[in-house]
Order: sequence, then C-alpha cells, then structure tokens
Amino acid sequence: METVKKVRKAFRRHFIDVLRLYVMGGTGGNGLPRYGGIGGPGGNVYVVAKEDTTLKVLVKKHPNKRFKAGMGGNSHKYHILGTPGENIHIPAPVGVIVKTDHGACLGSLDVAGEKVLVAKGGLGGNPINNFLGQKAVPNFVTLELKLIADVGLVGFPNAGKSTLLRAISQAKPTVASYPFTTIQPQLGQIVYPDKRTITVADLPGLIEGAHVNRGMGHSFLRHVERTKLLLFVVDIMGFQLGTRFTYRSPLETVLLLNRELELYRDDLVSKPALLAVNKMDSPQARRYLNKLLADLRLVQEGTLDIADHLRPLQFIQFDEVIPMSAKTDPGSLEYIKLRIRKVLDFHEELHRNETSRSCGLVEQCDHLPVFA
Ligand SMILES: Nc1nc2c(ncn2[C@@H]2O[C@H](COP(=O)(O)OP(=O)(O)OP(=O)(O)O)[C@@H](O)[C@H]2O)c(=O)[nH]1
Ligand SMILES: [Mg+2]
Repeated sequence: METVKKVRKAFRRHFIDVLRLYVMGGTGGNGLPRYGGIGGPGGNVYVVAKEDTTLKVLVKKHPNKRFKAGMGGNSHKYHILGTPGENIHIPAPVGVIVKTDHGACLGSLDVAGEKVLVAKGGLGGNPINNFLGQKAVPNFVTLELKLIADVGLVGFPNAGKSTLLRAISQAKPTVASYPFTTIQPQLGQIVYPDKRTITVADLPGLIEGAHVNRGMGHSFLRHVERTKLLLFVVDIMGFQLGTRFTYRSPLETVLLLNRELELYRDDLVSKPALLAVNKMDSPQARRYLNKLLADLRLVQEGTLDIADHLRPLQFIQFDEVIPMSAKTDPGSLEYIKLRIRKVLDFHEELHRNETSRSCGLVEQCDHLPVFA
C-alpha cells in the first residue's frame, strides 16, 4: 500500500477539503448601573461563501485556525449604549458545509455571499445580568468542501477520466499513464453551441476499500454526493493497480464501483448514471465490449453468478452504456456530451414533476442553521 500512502500524503499537501476551526464570539461590554447603561453585545463569527478562494488559502492566512470576534464596548456616562463588538467573517469556498463536532449541520454555503453564524457574541451588561457583560461560549466547527457539479466522473485510476474531461471541456487536468494522476478534484465546463453549460467534476480514481477510506477514500466520495449525474468511466481492458493486486475485468470494475458507492452512502447508487466504456481503440476491445454488454444484461436479469465480495446490494441502473475512445474518437465524445445533457434534462424534468405532484413540497436541505 506504499503507493496509496504516498498519494494520500500528496493529496493532503495539495488540497484541503476538511478543516476544523476554533470559533468564539466576543464578550459583551459591561453596563453602567448608575445610569441604566447597556453594554454592547460581543461580535459574532460567520463563515461566508466567496468565489475564488480555497480552504488552503484560509489555512495559510490563519495557520492557528482560531477566530475570536471583538468585545462589545462598555457603557459610559456620555455613551450610554456600548458599541457592538466587531463581527468576524471567515471566507470559505462555495460548496462548503458547516458542521458541529457532533456532526450536526449548521448550514450549507451553495452561493457566493451566503453566510452561516457559527459563534454568537455574549450579551452586553444589562439589568438581567447585573450589568456584567457575558462571555461567549467557545465552539469548534468543521468546514467540509463538497464540490457542486452537475456530473461526477467515477472510475478506477487510469480509466481515462481526465482525458475525457480534457476532451469535452476547457479544463486541462493532468493525464498520465500511471494510476492516481488526479489527486485533487477538478471542475470543467461543457459549453454547448446554445451556450448552455454543464459542470463536470474530474475526481481522483477510486480503489477497492474507498468506502473505508482506502486510497482517496472519503475525500473522493464526498464530492460525488452533490452531483446530479454519475458518469462511470471504465477501461475496456479492465484494471490492475499493481502486480500484487488482482486484475479486475471491466464488469468487475463496474460492480466494484457500484459497491464502493453504496457502502459509502446507499442513496448514491440511485442517482442517474451513464456508463462510458473507454479505450475502445485498444486491440480486442470489441470482443471485451460484447462480453461486458452480455454480462450486464445477465446482471439485470439477475441470472449472472457473482462472487459475494463483488455483489452490490442494489445494482445501478445505467441510462445507457456508451462505448468511446477519449483519445481517438471525437464522434463518441460528441455523443457523450449529447447524452449527458439529455439524461440530466430528463431526470430534472422527472424530479420537477414528482415534486409538484407531492403538493409542491420542495426538497429540503437536511441541515438548518441552528443559531438564531
Ligand atoms: N488507448 C487509449 N488510451 C487512453 C484513452 N483515454 C485515456 N487513455 C490513456 O490512459 C491513461 C490514463 O488516462 P487519465 O485520463 O490520466 O486517467 P484517469 O482516469 O484520469 O486516471 P487517475 O487520475 O489516475 O484516476 C493515459 O495514458 C491516457 O493517455 C483512450 O481512449 N484510448
Ligand atoms: Mg485523472
């Protein structure tokens, strides 16, 4: 597992997508009993979504990861109401989810400018607290970045995910003939002739055991959660991480990807999905493809004998299996772009109809800001 360890180390060095912060509101200012003066409230701490920033930038600017808002001003004879303490706004990238140490979700920052209150300042001194400004309660919060993309590329290392993204979008992720070339998620946009844009996330390759955090593990799977469509990319020649690991046929890679996703979060496999079978320019590819298609049919009919350690609990229903060559067949790439759009639109329409049928109930974020 040397390779895997090195990759994880490199991943942490280059990309931060989880960050724990110490946050504390400011202490309230003291009141002035003789004049009934009220102390200013302590400042609050907010996390605010900003474009063009990363969690890494945040750590660089605040290596100690501690944020304390300003104290409220004391009440004075000539300034009877103390001034409120200064608020602190912690800039975070769009897509961040703010959680408490107990895992409760405080809020989700999906659009630039959105903010979540993470620490409230203490009350200023007033008749109820004997005019003594109150201390705020210290708190720890975790910022978890989950990319927001329409499509997520899911596959084993070396399957050609980055090559595909390079070919269908303006993004230029690194492509190389060794596994784990991609060590941080990267976004690209497909721009259609009518200017419609669809965002695609190129994700690090998945390996067996990712759901228990092997390889890129959770750091990769987290980003799949918020995509609307999963585009599985498999190498028609199968996959083998190294000579010490078992060779996996194309069907086995599909089943293993299916398993890893459902073991991480079972609802991931209910997402709309397409299966892109890549490297169709390889010798013997047609023969392998015919076998894969036949096996997938048997899987759907439930008549294929699958070993227990490969068998998913729920099989992913692919909208389509698309043979392609990200390197040599531009026609297949155009077709994939078309299908991505069609499938996304189809499922969005379906979802719209379903939600309007259920008395206009809008799908709710399972997390609400807790602080008033
Ligand atoms: N023959 C052939 N090779 C391809 C094709 N697509 C990609 N490759 C090659 O496969 C290798 C891996 O491609 P990548 O795009 O880096 O694969 P990846 O899935 O992003 O890999 P990781 O980032 O490691 O997960 C590179 O050497 C590519 O040139 C294809 O359609 N045909
Ligand atoms: Mg890659």
